[in-house]
Amino acid sequence: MSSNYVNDSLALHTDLYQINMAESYWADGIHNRKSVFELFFRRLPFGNGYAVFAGLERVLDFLRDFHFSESDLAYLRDELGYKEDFIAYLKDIRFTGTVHSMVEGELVFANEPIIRVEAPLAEAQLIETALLNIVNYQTLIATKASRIKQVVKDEVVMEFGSRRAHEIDAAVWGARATFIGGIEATSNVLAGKRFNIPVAGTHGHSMVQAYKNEYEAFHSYAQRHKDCIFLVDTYNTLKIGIPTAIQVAKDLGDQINFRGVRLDSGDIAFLSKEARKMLDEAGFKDAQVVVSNDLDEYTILNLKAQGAKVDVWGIGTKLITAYDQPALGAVYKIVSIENTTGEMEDTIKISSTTEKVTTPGRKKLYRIIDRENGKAEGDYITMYDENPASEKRIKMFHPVHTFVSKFVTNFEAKDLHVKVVEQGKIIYDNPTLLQMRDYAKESLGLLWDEYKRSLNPEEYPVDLSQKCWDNKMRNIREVQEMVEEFIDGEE
Ligand SMILES: Nc1ncnc2c1ncn2[C@@H]1O[C@H](COP(=O)(O)OP(=O)(O)OP(=O)(O)O)[C@@H](O)[C@H]1O
Ligand SMILES: O=P(O)(O)OC[C@H]1O[C@H](OP(=O)(O)OP(=O)(O)O)[C@H](O)[C@@H]1O
Ligand SMILES: O=C(O)c1cccnc1
Repeated sequence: MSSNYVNDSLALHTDLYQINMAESYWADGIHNRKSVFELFFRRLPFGNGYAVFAGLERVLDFLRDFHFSESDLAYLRDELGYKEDFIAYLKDIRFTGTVHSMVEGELVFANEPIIRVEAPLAEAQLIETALLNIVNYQTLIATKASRIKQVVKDEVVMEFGSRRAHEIDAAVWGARATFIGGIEATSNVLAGKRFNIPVAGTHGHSMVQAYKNEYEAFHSYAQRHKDCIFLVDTYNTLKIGIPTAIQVAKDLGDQINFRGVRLDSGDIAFLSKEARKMLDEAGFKDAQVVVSNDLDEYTILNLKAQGAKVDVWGIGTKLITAYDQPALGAVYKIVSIENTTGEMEDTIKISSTTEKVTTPGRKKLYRIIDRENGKAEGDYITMYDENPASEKRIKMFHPVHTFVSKFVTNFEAKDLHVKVVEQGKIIYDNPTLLQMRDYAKESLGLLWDEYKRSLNPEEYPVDLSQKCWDNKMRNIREVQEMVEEFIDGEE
Protein backbone atom coordinates (compact mmCIF):
# COMPACT_ATOMS: atom_id res chain seq x y z
CA MET A 1 0.00 0.00 0.00
CA SER A 2 1.40 3.40 -0.92
CA SER A 3 -0.34 5.27 1.92
CA ASN A 4 -1.01 4.61 5.59
CA TYR A 5 -4.59 5.78 5.33
CA VAL A 6 -7.48 3.43 4.63
CA ASN A 7 -9.53 4.30 1.62
CA ASP A 8 -12.99 4.32 3.16
CA SER A 9 -14.87 7.39 1.94
CA LEU A 10 -15.26 9.65 -1.07
CA ALA A 11 -15.45 12.95 0.83
CA LEU A 12 -11.86 13.81 -0.06
CA HIS A 13 -12.64 13.29 -3.72
CA THR A 14 -12.63 17.06 -3.96
CA ASP A 15 -10.21 19.82 -4.87
CA LEU A 16 -8.14 21.20 -2.03
CA TYR A 17 -9.56 24.66 -2.66
CA GLN A 18 -13.07 23.49 -1.74
CA ILE A 19 -11.82 22.52 1.72
CA ASN A 20 -9.92 25.78 2.03
CA MET A 21 -12.99 27.81 1.09
CA ALA A 22 -15.11 25.78 3.52
CA GLU A 23 -12.59 26.53 6.26
CA SER A 24 -12.79 30.27 5.61
CA TYR A 25 -16.61 30.17 5.63
CA TRP A 26 -16.50 28.26 8.90
CA ALA A 27 -13.92 30.56 10.50
CA ASP A 28 -16.05 33.57 9.56
CA GLY A 29 -19.24 31.93 10.74
CA ILE A 30 -20.95 32.02 7.32
CA HIS A 31 -20.66 28.29 6.59
CA ASN A 32 -24.34 27.70 7.32
CA ARG A 33 -25.65 30.56 5.21
CA LYS A 34 -28.27 29.28 2.79
CA SER A 35 -26.89 29.10 -0.72
CA VAL A 36 -28.08 28.03 -4.13
CA PHE A 37 -25.74 26.50 -6.72
CA GLU A 38 -26.57 25.34 -10.23
CA LEU A 39 -24.82 22.79 -12.40
CA PHE A 40 -24.85 23.40 -16.16
CA PHE A 41 -22.63 23.30 -19.22
CA ARG A 42 -22.06 26.09 -21.68
CA ARG A 43 -21.56 24.19 -24.91
CA LEU A 44 -22.92 20.93 -26.26
CA PRO A 45 -20.33 18.24 -26.92
CA PHE A 46 -19.35 16.79 -30.33
CA GLY A 47 -21.18 19.61 -32.13
CA ASN A 48 -24.34 17.68 -31.26
CA GLY A 49 -27.76 19.30 -31.05
CA TYR A 50 -28.57 17.90 -27.60
CA ALA A 51 -26.99 16.00 -24.70
CA VAL A 52 -28.37 13.10 -22.66
CA PHE A 53 -28.13 13.61 -18.91
CA ALA A 54 -26.63 10.76 -16.89
CA GLY A 55 -25.01 10.49 -13.48
CA LEU A 56 -27.79 11.22 -10.99
CA GLU A 57 -27.72 7.78 -9.36
CA ARG A 58 -24.06 8.12 -8.45
CA VAL A 59 -24.53 11.72 -7.33
CA LEU A 60 -27.21 10.53 -4.93
CA ASP A 61 -24.96 7.69 -3.69
CA PHE A 62 -22.27 10.28 -3.05
CA LEU A 63 -24.58 12.64 -1.16
CA ARG A 64 -26.11 9.84 0.89
CA ASP A 65 -22.69 8.73 2.06
CA PHE A 66 -21.11 12.17 2.38
CA HIS A 67 -19.01 12.28 5.53
CA PHE A 68 -15.35 12.59 6.47
CA SER A 69 -14.09 9.29 7.85
CA GLU A 70 -11.59 9.01 10.70
CA SER A 71 -8.82 8.39 8.19
CA ASP A 72 -9.92 11.42 6.11
CA LEU A 73 -9.77 13.58 9.22
CA ALA A 74 -6.43 12.15 10.29
CA TYR A 75 -4.99 12.84 6.85
CA LEU A 76 -6.30 16.42 6.81
CA ARG A 77 -4.92 17.06 10.28
CA ASP A 78 -1.64 15.15 10.23
CA GLU A 79 -0.54 15.57 6.63
CA LEU A 80 -2.18 18.77 5.46
CA GLY A 81 -2.05 20.67 8.75
CA TYR A 82 -5.71 21.65 9.23
CA LYS A 83 -6.33 22.72 12.80
CA GLU A 84 -8.23 20.65 15.33
CA ASP A 85 -11.15 23.10 15.62
CA PHE A 86 -11.91 22.90 11.89
CA ILE A 87 -11.39 19.12 11.91
CA ALA A 88 -13.98 18.88 14.70
CA TYR A 89 -16.45 20.75 12.45
CA LEU A 90 -15.73 18.45 9.50
CA LYS A 91 -16.17 15.37 11.67
CA ASP A 92 -19.90 15.90 11.99
CA ILE A 93 -20.64 17.39 8.62
CA ARG A 94 -23.25 15.61 6.47
CA PHE A 95 -25.13 16.78 3.43
CA THR A 96 -28.31 18.43 4.75
CA GLY A 97 -29.39 20.32 1.64
CA THR A 98 -32.21 20.02 -0.88
CA VAL A 99 -31.51 19.05 -4.47
CA HIS A 100 -33.59 19.31 -7.62
CA SER A 101 -32.36 17.54 -10.70
CA MET A 102 -33.25 16.46 -14.19
CA VAL A 103 -33.80 12.72 -14.40
CA GLU A 104 -31.30 10.45 -16.13
CA GLY A 105 -32.08 10.08 -19.82
CA GLU A 106 -33.46 13.64 -20.00
CA LEU A 107 -32.32 15.67 -22.97
CA VAL A 108 -30.33 18.66 -21.84
CA PHE A 109 -29.03 21.73 -23.62
CA ALA A 110 -26.44 24.42 -22.99
CA ASN A 111 -26.89 26.97 -20.22
CA GLU A 112 -29.76 25.34 -18.41
CA PRO A 113 -29.67 24.19 -14.80
CA ILE A 114 -29.33 20.41 -14.76
CA ILE A 115 -29.03 20.18 -10.99
CA ARG A 116 -29.90 22.82 -8.39
CA VAL A 117 -28.37 22.44 -4.93
CA GLU A 118 -29.78 24.44 -2.01
CA ALA A 119 -27.63 23.85 1.04
CA PRO A 120 -25.55 25.46 3.77
CA LEU A 121 -22.72 27.23 1.97
CA ALA A 122 -19.84 24.99 3.09
CA GLU A 123 -21.72 21.79 2.28
CA ALA A 124 -22.68 23.02 -1.17
CA GLN A 125 -19.07 23.99 -1.77
CA LEU A 126 -17.54 20.71 -0.62
CA ILE A 127 -19.60 18.58 -3.03
CA GLU A 128 -18.82 20.59 -6.18
CA THR A 129 -15.92 18.56 -7.52
CA ALA A 130 -17.54 15.16 -7.16
CA LEU A 131 -20.82 16.30 -8.71
CA LEU A 132 -19.05 17.77 -11.71
CA ASN A 133 -16.78 14.76 -12.08
CA ILE A 134 -19.71 12.35 -12.13
CA VAL A 135 -22.07 14.35 -14.32
CA ASN A 136 -19.45 15.52 -16.81
CA TYR A 137 -18.26 12.03 -17.61
CA GLN A 138 -21.52 10.15 -17.59
CA THR A 139 -23.40 12.80 -19.56
CA LEU A 140 -20.61 12.99 -22.11
CA ILE A 141 -20.63 9.24 -22.70
CA ALA A 142 -24.43 8.96 -22.77
CA THR A 143 -24.46 11.74 -25.35
CA LYS A 144 -21.81 10.08 -27.50
CA ALA A 145 -23.80 6.84 -27.34
CA SER A 146 -27.01 8.60 -28.35
CA ARG A 147 -25.25 10.35 -31.20
CA ILE A 148 -23.95 7.03 -32.48
CA LYS A 149 -27.38 5.47 -32.11
CA GLN A 150 -28.95 8.29 -34.15
CA VAL A 151 -26.69 7.27 -37.05
CA VAL A 152 -27.01 3.52 -36.55
CA LYS A 153 -30.82 3.69 -36.26
CA ASP A 154 -32.27 0.17 -36.44
CA GLU A 155 -29.31 -2.13 -35.97
CA VAL A 156 -27.91 -3.22 -32.63
CA VAL A 157 -24.90 -1.57 -30.96
CA MET A 158 -22.67 -3.39 -28.49
CA GLU A 159 -20.25 -1.46 -26.30
CA PHE A 160 -16.75 -3.00 -26.37
CA GLY A 161 -14.68 -0.23 -24.77
CA SER A 162 -13.48 -1.55 -21.39
CA ARG A 163 -9.89 -2.16 -22.49
CA ARG A 164 -9.54 1.44 -23.62
CA ALA A 165 -11.61 3.29 -21.02
CA HIS A 166 -9.80 5.64 -18.66
CA GLU A 167 -9.52 3.00 -15.91
CA ILE A 168 -12.00 0.71 -14.24
CA ASP A 169 -14.62 3.16 -12.98
CA ALA A 170 -14.82 4.79 -16.38
CA ALA A 171 -15.37 1.43 -18.07
CA VAL A 172 -18.11 0.35 -15.68
CA TRP A 173 -19.99 3.63 -15.22
CA GLY A 174 -19.31 4.44 -18.86
CA ALA A 175 -21.00 1.22 -19.94
CA ARG A 176 -24.00 2.25 -17.86
CA ALA A 177 -24.05 5.68 -19.51
CA THR A 178 -23.91 4.18 -23.02
CA PHE A 179 -26.93 2.07 -22.16
CA ILE A 180 -28.90 5.16 -21.10
CA GLY A 181 -27.84 6.78 -24.37
CA GLY A 182 -29.38 3.93 -26.37
CA ILE A 183 -26.76 1.19 -26.73
CA GLU A 184 -28.23 -2.32 -26.44
CA ALA A 185 -25.53 -4.29 -24.59
CA THR A 186 -22.06 -4.13 -23.10
CA SER A 187 -19.18 -6.59 -23.09
CA ASN A 188 -18.32 -5.51 -19.52
CA VAL A 189 -19.60 -8.22 -17.23
CA LEU A 190 -19.20 -6.18 -14.04
CA ALA A 191 -21.44 -3.49 -15.53
CA GLY A 192 -23.95 -6.22 -16.30
CA LYS A 193 -23.82 -7.49 -12.74
CA ARG A 194 -23.98 -4.08 -11.09
CA PHE A 195 -26.54 -2.40 -13.29
CA ASN A 196 -28.50 -5.23 -14.83
CA ILE A 197 -27.50 -4.26 -18.37
CA PRO A 198 -27.53 -6.99 -21.03
CA VAL A 199 -24.03 -8.39 -21.57
CA ALA A 200 -22.98 -9.82 -24.90
CA GLY A 201 -19.92 -10.72 -26.90
CA THR A 202 -18.14 -12.87 -29.42
CA HIS A 203 -14.60 -14.21 -29.04
CA GLY A 204 -11.13 -12.85 -29.77
CA HIS A 205 -8.29 -13.62 -32.14
CA SER A 206 -6.38 -15.25 -29.29
CA MET A 207 -8.77 -18.19 -29.33
CA VAL A 208 -8.18 -18.88 -33.01
CA GLN A 209 -4.44 -18.42 -32.51
CA ALA A 210 -4.45 -20.73 -29.49
CA TYR A 211 -6.01 -23.56 -31.51
CA LYS A 212 -3.96 -22.53 -34.56
CA ASN A 213 -6.89 -23.58 -36.67
CA GLU A 214 -10.22 -21.85 -37.18
CA TYR A 215 -12.28 -25.01 -37.55
CA GLU A 216 -11.13 -26.35 -34.19
CA ALA A 217 -11.47 -23.01 -32.47
CA PHE A 218 -15.03 -22.38 -33.73
CA HIS A 219 -16.04 -25.99 -33.09
CA SER A 220 -14.74 -25.92 -29.57
CA TYR A 221 -16.34 -22.52 -28.85
CA ALA A 222 -19.67 -23.76 -30.18
CA GLN A 223 -19.64 -26.77 -27.84
CA ARG A 224 -19.88 -24.57 -24.78
CA HIS A 225 -21.53 -21.43 -26.13
CA LYS A 226 -24.79 -22.17 -27.80
CA ASP A 227 -25.32 -18.63 -29.12
CA CYS A 228 -22.17 -18.28 -31.14
CA ILE A 229 -20.67 -15.59 -33.29
CA PHE A 230 -17.35 -16.54 -34.90
CA LEU A 231 -14.56 -14.03 -35.46
CA VAL A 232 -13.53 -14.70 -39.03
CA ASP A 233 -10.64 -12.38 -39.85
CA THR A 234 -7.63 -14.00 -38.19
CA TYR A 235 -6.09 -15.44 -41.38
CA ASN A 236 -8.18 -14.63 -44.42
CA THR A 237 -11.77 -13.48 -44.01
CA LEU A 238 -13.27 -14.53 -47.33
CA LYS A 239 -11.16 -17.53 -48.19
CA ILE A 240 -10.87 -19.24 -44.79
CA GLY A 241 -12.78 -17.44 -42.01
CA ILE A 242 -16.33 -17.26 -43.33
CA PRO A 243 -16.26 -20.64 -45.12
CA THR A 244 -15.01 -22.27 -41.92
CA ALA A 245 -17.70 -20.60 -39.82
CA ILE A 246 -20.31 -21.89 -42.26
CA GLN A 247 -18.79 -25.38 -42.21
CA VAL A 248 -18.88 -25.55 -38.41
CA ALA A 249 -22.46 -24.28 -38.39
CA LYS A 250 -23.47 -26.96 -40.89
CA ASP A 251 -21.59 -29.74 -39.12
CA LEU A 252 -23.10 -28.94 -35.73
CA GLY A 253 -26.54 -28.10 -37.11
CA ASP A 254 -29.24 -27.96 -34.44
CA GLN A 255 -26.78 -28.65 -31.67
CA ILE A 256 -25.82 -24.98 -31.72
CA ASN A 257 -27.40 -21.63 -32.40
CA PHE A 258 -25.15 -20.13 -35.05
CA ARG A 259 -25.74 -16.39 -34.63
CA GLY A 260 -23.27 -15.05 -37.17
CA VAL A 261 -19.75 -13.80 -37.86
CA ARG A 262 -17.67 -10.84 -36.70
CA LEU A 263 -15.40 -8.83 -38.99
CA ASP A 264 -12.68 -6.85 -37.21
CA SER A 265 -10.36 -5.64 -39.97
CA GLY A 266 -10.17 -4.79 -43.62
CA ASP A 267 -12.76 -3.04 -45.76
CA ILE A 268 -15.91 -3.36 -43.70
CA ALA A 269 -18.24 -2.24 -46.51
CA PHE A 270 -16.89 -4.77 -48.99
CA LEU A 271 -16.41 -7.63 -46.53
CA SER A 272 -19.83 -7.20 -44.91
CA LYS A 273 -21.55 -7.39 -48.29
CA GLU A 274 -19.55 -10.49 -49.21
CA ALA A 275 -20.21 -12.06 -45.83
CA ARG A 276 -23.95 -11.43 -46.21
CA LYS A 277 -23.93 -13.06 -49.63
CA MET A 278 -21.98 -16.10 -48.44
CA LEU A 279 -24.17 -16.62 -45.38
CA ASP A 280 -27.37 -16.26 -47.43
CA GLU A 281 -26.15 -18.66 -50.09
CA ALA A 282 -25.31 -21.22 -47.40
CA GLY A 283 -28.86 -20.92 -46.07
CA PHE A 284 -28.03 -18.88 -42.98
CA LYS A 285 -30.26 -15.93 -43.75
CA ASP A 286 -30.77 -15.09 -40.07
CA ALA A 287 -27.07 -15.16 -39.25
CA GLN A 288 -25.83 -11.70 -38.37
CA VAL A 289 -22.85 -9.73 -39.60
CA VAL A 290 -21.17 -8.10 -36.63
CA VAL A 291 -18.45 -5.53 -37.30
CA SER A 292 -15.87 -3.77 -35.15
CA ASN A 293 -12.59 -1.89 -35.55
CA ASP A 294 -12.26 1.72 -34.43
CA LEU A 295 -15.82 2.62 -35.32
CA ASP A 296 -17.60 5.85 -34.56
CA GLU A 297 -20.60 7.73 -35.95
CA TYR A 298 -18.61 9.19 -38.84
CA THR A 299 -17.27 5.84 -40.08
CA ILE A 300 -20.65 4.21 -39.58
CA LEU A 301 -22.41 6.90 -41.62
CA ASN A 302 -19.84 6.41 -44.37
CA LEU A 303 -20.11 2.64 -44.27
CA LYS A 304 -23.87 2.91 -44.56
CA ALA A 305 -23.46 5.20 -47.57
CA GLN A 306 -21.31 2.47 -49.11
CA GLY A 307 -24.12 -0.03 -48.61
CA ALA A 308 -22.43 -2.05 -45.86
CA LYS A 309 -24.60 -4.96 -44.73
CA VAL A 310 -24.24 -4.84 -40.98
CA ASP A 311 -26.57 -6.15 -38.30
CA VAL A 312 -24.55 -5.39 -35.19
CA TRP A 313 -21.97 -2.66 -34.57
CA GLY A 314 -19.36 -3.32 -31.88
CA ILE A 315 -17.96 0.00 -30.69
CA GLY A 316 -15.18 0.43 -28.16
CA THR A 317 -12.46 3.05 -27.94
CA LYS A 318 -14.16 5.96 -29.64
CA LEU A 319 -17.34 5.57 -27.62
CA ILE A 320 -16.06 4.94 -24.11
CA THR A 321 -13.32 7.60 -24.30
CA ALA A 322 -15.47 10.15 -26.15
CA TYR A 323 -12.51 10.21 -28.46
CA ASP A 324 -13.24 13.41 -30.38
CA GLN A 325 -14.17 15.44 -27.31
CA PRO A 326 -12.72 14.04 -24.12
CA ALA A 327 -14.48 16.38 -21.68
CA LEU A 328 -17.83 18.01 -21.15
CA GLY A 329 -17.39 21.43 -19.59
CA ALA A 330 -20.17 21.46 -17.02
CA VAL A 331 -19.67 23.98 -14.23
CA TYR A 332 -21.24 24.55 -10.82
CA LYS A 333 -22.01 28.16 -9.99
CA ILE A 334 -23.45 29.96 -7.01
CA VAL A 335 -26.55 31.93 -8.00
CA SER A 336 -27.98 33.07 -4.67
CA ILE A 337 -26.86 33.42 -1.04
CA GLU A 338 -28.38 34.45 2.27
CA ASN A 339 -27.32 37.90 3.47
CA THR A 340 -26.61 39.08 7.01
CA THR A 341 -30.28 39.77 7.64
CA GLY A 342 -31.40 36.34 6.52
CA GLU A 343 -32.71 37.29 3.08
CA MET A 344 -31.65 35.55 -0.10
CA GLU A 345 -29.67 37.73 -2.48
CA ASP A 346 -28.91 36.82 -6.05
CA THR A 347 -25.31 36.74 -7.14
CA ILE A 348 -23.70 36.99 -10.57
CA LYS A 349 -20.30 36.31 -12.10
CA ILE A 350 -19.39 38.87 -14.75
CA SER A 351 -16.99 38.05 -17.53
CA SER A 352 -15.74 39.76 -20.65
CA THR A 353 -16.66 36.51 -22.37
CA THR A 354 -20.42 36.99 -22.60
CA GLU A 355 -21.18 33.27 -22.48
CA LYS A 356 -19.47 33.07 -19.07
CA VAL A 357 -21.79 35.60 -17.42
CA THR A 358 -23.96 33.53 -15.08
CA THR A 359 -27.72 33.86 -14.77
CA PRO A 360 -28.46 34.84 -11.17
CA GLY A 361 -31.22 33.61 -8.90
CA ARG A 362 -32.98 30.43 -7.91
CA LYS A 363 -34.59 29.23 -11.09
CA LYS A 364 -36.84 26.63 -12.64
CA LEU A 365 -36.65 24.93 -15.99
CA TYR A 366 -39.52 24.00 -18.28
CA ARG A 367 -39.76 22.25 -21.63
CA ILE A 368 -42.39 24.02 -23.67
CA ILE A 369 -44.25 21.46 -25.78
CA ASP A 370 -46.68 22.42 -28.52
CA ARG A 371 -49.95 20.61 -27.79
CA GLU A 372 -50.90 20.44 -31.47
CA ASN A 373 -47.85 18.70 -32.88
CA GLY A 374 -46.32 17.28 -29.71
CA LYS A 375 -42.95 18.85 -30.45
CA ALA A 376 -40.76 20.90 -28.13
CA GLU A 377 -40.71 24.64 -28.86
CA GLY A 378 -37.70 25.11 -26.63
CA ASP A 379 -36.69 25.20 -22.98
CA TYR A 380 -37.72 28.06 -20.76
CA ILE A 381 -35.86 29.16 -17.64
CA THR A 382 -37.92 31.11 -15.13
CA MET A 383 -37.46 32.55 -11.67
CA TYR A 384 -38.55 30.17 -8.95
CA ASP A 385 -41.88 31.89 -8.29
CA GLU A 386 -43.04 31.80 -11.93
CA ASN A 387 -45.24 29.14 -13.43
CA PRO A 388 -45.63 29.25 -17.21
CA ALA A 389 -48.16 26.41 -17.00
CA SER A 390 -50.66 28.94 -15.64
CA GLU A 391 -50.14 31.33 -18.54
CA LYS A 392 -52.07 31.26 -21.81
CA ARG A 393 -49.30 32.77 -23.90
CA ILE A 394 -45.59 33.17 -23.31
CA LYS A 395 -43.01 35.15 -25.19
CA MET A 396 -39.87 33.15 -25.90
CA PHE A 397 -36.87 35.20 -26.96
CA HIS A 398 -33.19 34.53 -27.55
CA PRO A 399 -31.28 35.39 -24.35
CA VAL A 400 -28.60 37.35 -26.26
CA HIS A 401 -30.21 38.32 -29.56
CA THR A 402 -33.46 39.32 -27.88
CA PHE A 403 -35.14 40.49 -31.10
CA VAL A 404 -35.35 36.83 -32.13
CA SER A 405 -38.63 36.00 -30.45
CA LYS A 406 -41.90 34.14 -30.75
CA PHE A 407 -45.17 33.91 -28.87
CA VAL A 408 -46.26 30.43 -27.90
CA THR A 409 -49.84 29.44 -27.07
CA ASN A 410 -51.53 26.09 -26.50
CA PHE A 411 -48.48 24.58 -24.90
CA GLU A 412 -47.62 22.21 -22.11
CA ALA A 413 -44.90 23.46 -19.75
CA LYS A 414 -43.13 20.37 -18.45
CA ASP A 415 -41.17 21.00 -15.26
CA LEU A 416 -37.80 19.31 -15.87
CA HIS A 417 -36.67 19.37 -12.25
CA VAL A 418 -37.53 16.66 -9.78
CA LYS A 419 -36.88 17.03 -6.06
CA VAL A 420 -34.42 14.22 -5.34
CA VAL A 421 -33.02 15.20 -1.94
CA GLU A 422 -34.96 16.98 0.80
CA GLN A 423 -32.98 18.35 3.72
CA GLY A 424 -30.33 15.70 3.31
CA LYS A 425 -32.70 12.79 2.81
CA ILE A 426 -32.66 11.03 -0.56
CA ILE A 427 -36.30 10.89 -1.60
CA TYR A 428 -35.86 9.71 -5.18
CA ASP A 429 -36.12 6.09 -6.30
CA ASN A 430 -33.93 5.51 -9.33
CA PRO A 431 -35.87 4.04 -12.24
CA THR A 432 -34.39 0.98 -13.94
CA LEU A 433 -31.78 1.60 -16.61
CA LEU A 434 -34.23 0.32 -19.19
CA GLN A 435 -36.73 2.95 -18.07
CA MET A 436 -34.03 5.63 -18.32
CA ARG A 437 -33.12 4.49 -21.82
CA ASP A 438 -36.78 4.40 -22.90
CA TYR A 439 -37.24 7.87 -21.43
CA ALA A 440 -34.32 9.19 -23.48
CA LYS A 441 -35.80 7.63 -26.60
CA GLU A 442 -39.22 9.07 -25.85
CA SER A 443 -37.72 12.51 -25.18
CA LEU A 444 -35.96 12.43 -28.54
CA GLY A 445 -39.42 12.03 -30.07
CA LEU A 446 -40.22 15.56 -28.83
CA LEU A 447 -37.41 17.07 -30.90
CA TRP A 448 -37.68 18.06 -34.54
CA ASP A 449 -35.17 16.19 -36.70
CA GLU A 450 -33.28 19.46 -37.32
CA TYR A 451 -31.95 19.30 -33.74
CA LYS A 452 -30.99 15.64 -33.97
CA ARG A 453 -28.88 15.48 -37.10
CA SER A 454 -25.23 14.69 -36.39
CA LEU A 455 -23.80 17.39 -38.65
CA ASN A 456 -24.49 21.10 -38.02
CA PRO A 457 -27.77 20.69 -36.15
CA GLU A 458 -30.03 23.68 -35.59
CA GLU A 459 -29.64 25.39 -32.22
CA TYR A 460 -32.45 24.38 -29.88
CA PRO A 461 -33.87 27.42 -28.05
CA VAL A 462 -33.03 27.78 -24.36
CA ASP A 463 -34.68 31.04 -23.35
CA LEU A 464 -35.05 33.10 -20.20
CA SER A 465 -38.42 34.38 -19.06
CA GLN A 466 -38.77 38.16 -19.14
CA LYS A 467 -38.52 38.25 -15.34
CA CYS A 468 -35.39 36.13 -15.34
CA TRP A 469 -33.80 38.24 -18.07
CA ASP A 470 -34.70 41.50 -16.27
CA ASN A 471 -33.20 40.10 -13.08
CA LYS A 472 -29.99 39.22 -14.89
CA MET A 473 -29.74 42.70 -16.42
CA ARG A 474 -30.38 44.32 -13.02
CA ASN A 475 -27.61 42.24 -11.49
CA ILE A 476 -25.22 43.15 -14.30
CA ARG A 477 -26.04 46.86 -13.82
CA GLU A 478 -25.46 46.61 -10.07
CA VAL A 479 -22.05 45.04 -10.59
CA GLN A 480 -21.16 47.66 -13.21
CA GLU A 481 -22.12 50.44 -10.77
CA MET A 482 -20.08 48.82 -8.04
CA VAL A 483 -17.05 48.57 -10.35
CA GLU A 484 -17.46 52.23 -11.40
CA GLU A 485 -17.71 53.38 -7.78
CA PHE A 486 -14.60 51.41 -6.97
CA ILE A 487 -12.69 52.97 -9.85
CA ASP A 488 -13.91 56.48 -8.88
CA GLY A 489 -12.75 55.86 -5.32
CA GLU A 490 -9.30 54.90 -6.55
CA GLU A 491 -8.92 58.09 -8.58
N1 LIG B 1 -15.14 0.70 -46.33
C1 LIG B 1 -14.65 1.49 -45.41
N2 LIG B 1 -14.81 2.81 -45.50
C2 LIG B 1 -14.30 3.64 -44.58
N3 LIG B 1 -13.66 3.23 -43.49
C3 LIG B 1 -13.49 1.92 -43.31
C4 LIG B 1 -13.97 0.98 -44.26
N4 LIG B 1 -13.66 -0.23 -43.81
C5 LIG B 1 -12.99 -0.09 -42.64
N5 LIG B 1 -12.91 1.21 -42.31
C6 LIG B 1 -12.31 1.84 -41.12
O1 LIG B 1 -10.98 2.13 -41.47
C7 LIG B 1 -10.13 1.92 -40.38
C8 LIG B 1 -9.16 0.83 -40.80
O2 LIG B 1 -8.10 0.86 -39.96
P1 LIG B 1 -6.89 -0.07 -40.12
O3 LIG B 1 -6.41 0.02 -41.50
O4 LIG B 1 -5.96 0.23 -39.00
O5 LIG B 1 -7.58 -1.45 -39.88
P2 LIG B 1 -7.13 -2.82 -40.47
O6 LIG B 1 -5.77 -2.78 -40.95
O7 LIG B 1 -8.14 -3.24 -41.42
O8 LIG B 1 -7.24 -3.72 -39.18
P3 LIG B 1 -6.28 -3.81 -37.91
O9 LIG B 1 -7.18 -3.38 -36.77
O10 LIG B 1 -5.92 -5.25 -37.85
O11 LIG B 1 -5.12 -2.89 -38.09
C9 LIG B 1 -11.00 1.48 -39.21
O12 LIG B 1 -11.34 2.61 -38.43
C10 LIG B 1 -12.23 0.94 -39.89
O13 LIG B 1 -13.40 1.03 -39.11
O1 LIG C 1 -11.88 -1.05 -32.09
P1 LIG C 1 -12.74 -0.67 -30.92
O2 LIG C 1 -13.89 0.20 -31.32
O3 LIG C 1 -11.94 -0.12 -29.79
O4 LIG C 1 -13.46 -2.04 -30.41
C1 LIG C 1 -12.87 -2.95 -29.55
C2 LIG C 1 -11.72 -3.68 -30.19
O5 LIG C 1 -11.12 -4.45 -29.22
C3 LIG C 1 -10.76 -5.70 -29.80
O6 LIG C 1 -9.55 -5.69 -30.45
P2 LIG C 1 -8.19 -5.17 -29.83
O7 LIG C 1 -8.27 -3.69 -29.78
O8 LIG C 1 -7.85 -5.86 -28.58
O9 LIG C 1 -7.14 -5.59 -30.92
P3 LIG C 1 -7.06 -5.22 -32.44
O10 LIG C 1 -7.06 -3.73 -32.55
O11 LIG C 1 -5.80 -5.82 -32.88
O12 LIG C 1 -8.26 -5.84 -33.08
C4 LIG C 1 -11.84 -5.94 -30.82
O13 LIG C 1 -11.43 -6.85 -31.76
C5 LIG C 1 -12.15 -4.58 -31.34
O14 LIG C 1 -11.45 -4.29 -32.51
O1 LIG D 1 -17.08 -9.64 -27.56
C1 LIG D 1 -16.37 -9.09 -28.38
O2 LIG D 1 -16.39 -9.39 -29.57
C2 LIG D 1 -15.42 -8.01 -27.95
C3 LIG D 1 -15.34 -7.60 -26.65
C4 LIG D 1 -14.46 -6.60 -26.30
C5 LIG D 1 -13.69 -6.02 -27.23
N1 LIG D 1 -13.76 -6.42 -28.50
C6 LIG D 1 -14.63 -7.40 -28.86
